[in-house]
Amino acid sequence: MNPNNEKQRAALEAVKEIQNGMIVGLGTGSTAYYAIQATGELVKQGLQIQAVPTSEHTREMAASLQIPLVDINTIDHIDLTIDGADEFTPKLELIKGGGGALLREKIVASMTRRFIVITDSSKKVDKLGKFKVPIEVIPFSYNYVLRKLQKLGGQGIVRKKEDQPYQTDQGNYIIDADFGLIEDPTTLEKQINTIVGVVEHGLFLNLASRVIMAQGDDIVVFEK
Ligand SMILES: O=C[C@H](O)[C@H](O)[C@H](O)COP(=O)(O)O
Repeated sequence: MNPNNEKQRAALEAVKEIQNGMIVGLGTGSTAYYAIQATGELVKQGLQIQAVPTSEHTREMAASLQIPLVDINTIDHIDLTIDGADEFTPKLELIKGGGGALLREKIVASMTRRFIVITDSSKKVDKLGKFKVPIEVIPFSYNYVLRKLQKLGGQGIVRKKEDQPYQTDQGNYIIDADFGLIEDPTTLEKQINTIVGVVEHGLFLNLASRVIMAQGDDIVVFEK
């Protein structure tokens, strides 16, 4: 099956969990796109929610669909978030940030009671690491971070867009770091967190409540 069909099927399954009155986190990327679209349809049909976007791109899409938005600084939790991932394991470990939205995504996921990840079947792995770990860094000192990552065994490169460093919604850079297959994501996460100049990274551990993966005509659910 076409991966886009799988993305849409996973998204349609996930939006069934949205209920009236919820504060809903809206993810970013080509899979989250289908969930935002379906949420917009539900709102059109009368569903009452408030939404928190995880990127400027998602904010624009949600606004164009008349999904009511709420300022994240005026709420103390998010009921449900639906977002994609670049990789996931059956233990619900994720790599995110391929689209550069990892910082706001991780903040939203951290405030969320039920974080649902939606994917096509190409995203499932036994161990994380085939997809390079996106790391958001302060532009001032990216070379220092690159050297520190190298000491941890990670070969990093600054992500580029049209020959210039790609800039996140916060104006930061992204380093895509290749650690090979990651045997111990928890230790790696701690090590990356100690590097000064790292704002956030795309290892999402202990955040997802459920992964909904579409595989052909089937829906496969992974839960803790
Ligand atoms: O920064 C982007 C996000 O983490 C996306 O959720 C992730 O990259 C997956 O994107 P897609 O659904 O387009 O594969």
